[in-house]
Amino acid sequence: MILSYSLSTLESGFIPKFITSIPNSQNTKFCHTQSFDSSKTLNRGCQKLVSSSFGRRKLGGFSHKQKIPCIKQVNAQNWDKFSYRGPLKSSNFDGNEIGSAKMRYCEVGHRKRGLLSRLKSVLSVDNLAEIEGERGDGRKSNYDAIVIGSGIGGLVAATQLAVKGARVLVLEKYVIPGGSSGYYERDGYTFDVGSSVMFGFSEKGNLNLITQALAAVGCQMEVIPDPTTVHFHLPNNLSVRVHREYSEFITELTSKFPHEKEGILKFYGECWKIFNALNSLELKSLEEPVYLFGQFFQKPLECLTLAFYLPQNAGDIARKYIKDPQLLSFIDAECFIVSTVNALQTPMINASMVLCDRHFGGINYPVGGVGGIAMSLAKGLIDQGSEILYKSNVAKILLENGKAVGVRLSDGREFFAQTIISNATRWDTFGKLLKGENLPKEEENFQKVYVKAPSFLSIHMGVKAEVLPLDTDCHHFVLEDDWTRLEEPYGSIFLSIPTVLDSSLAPKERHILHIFTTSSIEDWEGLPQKDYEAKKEMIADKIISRLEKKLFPGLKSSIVFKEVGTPKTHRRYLARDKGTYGPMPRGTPKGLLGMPFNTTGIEGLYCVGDSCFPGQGVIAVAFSGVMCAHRVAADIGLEKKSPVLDSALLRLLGWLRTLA
Ligand SMILES: NC(=O)c1ccc[n+]([C@@H]2O[C@H](COP(=O)([O-])OP(=O)(O)OC[C@H]3O[C@@H](n4cnc5c(N)ncnc54)[C@H](O)[C@@H]3O)[C@@H](O)[C@H]2O)c1
Ligand SMILES: CC(C)=CCC/C(C)=C/C=C/C(C)=C/C=C/C(C)=C/C=C/C=C(C)/C=C/C=C(C)/C=C/C=C(\C)CCC=C(C)C
Repeated sequence: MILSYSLSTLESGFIPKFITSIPNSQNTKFCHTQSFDSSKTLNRGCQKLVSSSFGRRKLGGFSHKQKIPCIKQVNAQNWDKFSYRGPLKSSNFDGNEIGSAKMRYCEVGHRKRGLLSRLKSVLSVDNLAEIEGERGDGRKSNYDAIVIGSGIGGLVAATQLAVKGARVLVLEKYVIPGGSSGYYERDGYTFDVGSSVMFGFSEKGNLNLITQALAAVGCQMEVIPDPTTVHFHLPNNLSVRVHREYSEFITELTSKFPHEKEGILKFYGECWKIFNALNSLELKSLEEPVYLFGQFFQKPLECLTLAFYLPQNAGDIARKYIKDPQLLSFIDAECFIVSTVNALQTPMINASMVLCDRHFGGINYPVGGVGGIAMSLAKGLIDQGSEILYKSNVAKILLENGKAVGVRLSDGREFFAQTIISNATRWDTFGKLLKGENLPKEEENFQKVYVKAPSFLSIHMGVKAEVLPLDTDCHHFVLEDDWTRLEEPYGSIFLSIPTVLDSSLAPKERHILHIFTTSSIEDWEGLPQKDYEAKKEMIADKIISRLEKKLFPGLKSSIVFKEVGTPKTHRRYLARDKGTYGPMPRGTPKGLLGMPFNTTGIEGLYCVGDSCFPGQGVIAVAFSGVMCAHRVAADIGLEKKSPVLDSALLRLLGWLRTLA
């Protein structure tokens, strides 16, 4: 700690005064093996300097009253090297106290508040654990960031921050990480809680955010390429396979709609234009002006392309080129899968991202199941010296003078940090965790533009393998007779059979069928337990009968395991208000314009996950995590920041959102 003050001081030109004020040996500035008491002379020297150079501002989240950690073997020689303005290397320090893997983020630069974090990242894990600060009021404030929830959004934000040198605490209500990308095991089956369709999980380009998030913490997962993203079974017996190869998909679609070949090529071609622009950028926080203007400078055409499409929706663009109502309905179904709304309400940037990534990097399934992604990220987080606590239900975000400073759990424990990041939905964050506080204007606007999408009824089944034809695809979307039922509850059926790709997920000669369909919580509330159970059985039976009729004759008699979840189950296990799948536009949105980023109307509080830009989807929340970590890192001094440009950009973005 003292070291971090000293570093800041060194950079501020206070070196001689500070060094002489330290009652220590000439050669070794700090060689304490005991914690220092804040009342000691040494600390008073620090206080003086801190006050004189930065007023009473806290540095790195610690006030001047904190305990001094023991930092061994930082001697005069390597101490001097701290003032060296260049990358810190382990060779700048004496051997055994120094971590090595995190070096690349350790730049001694002009930012003062991040020095502690950068320093921590070059110290050994033991030392890191010893760095224990106290806030001015005596409460512990150990962390640079607390993340509420370990969905993919929260985990990506946490791990990205950790590798930048921040000390992060993730608090998860459930017993394992992942949220809707978690898993559970029953009777020898490993079930994905939610979707098994993984975008952004390839080796190619800049948009493989899942691969990149894992790699950042030294993890890599073996994946199995999925040859077909989805097999559509639609009204009028329209059957379309979305092949991994773009040309095969286009050949198949144009064979069904030969008169619309030109329109098809133009619509999907426009998607590629956007995808290529996205794929050319380095993806970081669009709320951070130094980065944003830098990207505009480096890739003006691509950024202008994205700015042009930002307020547009896929349905409008499809209608420019396509007239056939059935083909337009097909595009609706393509969009519905990823946004739970039709194409006219789906932002063009989001549509382009998924309609192209499936062919560019392809859909890849992680060996062992989707749950492995979150487990790996959680492990990576701990490897970086940060922490995750399970069974830790955050009941309240604590504010002090309007700033978020900590959280209180339902069991009464309290934790404090410089910044709080909520991976709960915005409805839960502002409606529950900040209950009683005035809803910030920004959130009011968000709730005007977006409503909670319905939840899901999900059926996890184990079936005898022989019921599936040998060439069965992994993912199916079924809407048999009537296009108008696309968005209705229980209208469309999603079906994933991950064992087609990874047979290790089920016992021998068994397959997993994960079936889900939209359903609202209102349908399930207020029922006596017996009626609730009976209703689950009845609705599940109808859905399974439809699949039996359309896809797999004999399905019912092949079932060996079945578990049905309702929106209440989603609410309970994922802590999502009404079990919602995520936000969806109340009316016709202006593309992505109205979607808030990560900062909130409350200082020190950030949101991450699907109620942030760019919305629902694992890859989307991963991007939101990357953006959030960048913005938070800038605010705590781990990344470049320009306060003047910051406030101008944040005001501009706030104003743009009011136009949505
Ligand atoms: N249903 C599906 O089919 C499915 C499947 C996989 C992924 N997804 C996608 O994942 C997205 C959501 O990802 P995400 O990262 O935004 O969130 P998430 O809902 O997946 O995870 C949020 C996590 O926060 C935890 N949490 C919430 N409130 C908490 C509290 N007060 N205290 C402690 N922990 C708390 C939850 O337990 C959960 O683990 C969805 O938009 C969806 O697109 C959906
Ligand atoms: C700021 C301003 C104003 C301006 C500027 C301009 C610019 C530069 C811009 C930029 C932008 C950007 C970068 C953007 C980005 C974006 C992104 C990345 C996006 C993404 C998205 C994604 C998505 C949406 C996804 C989704 C997905 C999903 C949801 C999925 C799902 C799935 C499922 C459900 C499954 C199905 C199944 C079956 C079929 C079975």
